Amino acid sequence: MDRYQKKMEAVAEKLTNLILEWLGISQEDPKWEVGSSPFSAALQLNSYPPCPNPDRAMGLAPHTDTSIFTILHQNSVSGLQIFKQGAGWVSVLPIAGALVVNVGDLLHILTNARFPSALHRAVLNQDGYHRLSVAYFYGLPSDCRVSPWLKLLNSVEKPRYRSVTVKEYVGIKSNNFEQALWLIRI
Ligand SMILES: O=C(O)CCC(=O)C(=O)O
Ligand SMILES: [Fe+2]
Repeated sequence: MDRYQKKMEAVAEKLTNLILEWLGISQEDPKWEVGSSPFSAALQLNSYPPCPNPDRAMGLAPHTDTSIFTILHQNSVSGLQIFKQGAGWVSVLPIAGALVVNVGDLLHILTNARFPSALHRAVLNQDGYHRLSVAYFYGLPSDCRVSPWLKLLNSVEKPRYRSVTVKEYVGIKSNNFEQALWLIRI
């Protein structure tokens, strides 16, 4: 597991650098908070056995992750769906050797909603296949404070979210599940 975690850590760092580059934020920038504070990561194994009545049960209810982003490794059984405006629930079919990256709420806040967090869920299947997924949540420690990156803001683009600690945000989300981002809007 340690080796797996180390590998995922390297992928997450690379991905973070690509996102920062794309946004025009240099890693040397002193306001670059994700890189300067130690990240915090967690692994979760999800197991969805075949279900006799998949229409009457849900594998994982719709949610967004409270991470910067989540790297998901799924076996060959489908079940993950993301909500796409205008299209509804869309299946993310497994591709051998490919990882899925879901943007989480922290990246949503840090990028002032340029990277909106992905609403997703896992549905069950009746085909007798067992679905497994491993989620690597790349996040920040609970005492870390997040707010939209200053580099992205200017006289036109104002911060959409107030500054919160991860702990505070988790608290808001646990009481107001779907509206946490809306509740910290400025
Ligand atoms: O099993 C999946 O595909 C989704 C897992 C997930 O969304 C999660 O662990 O947060
Ligand atoms: Fe998730």
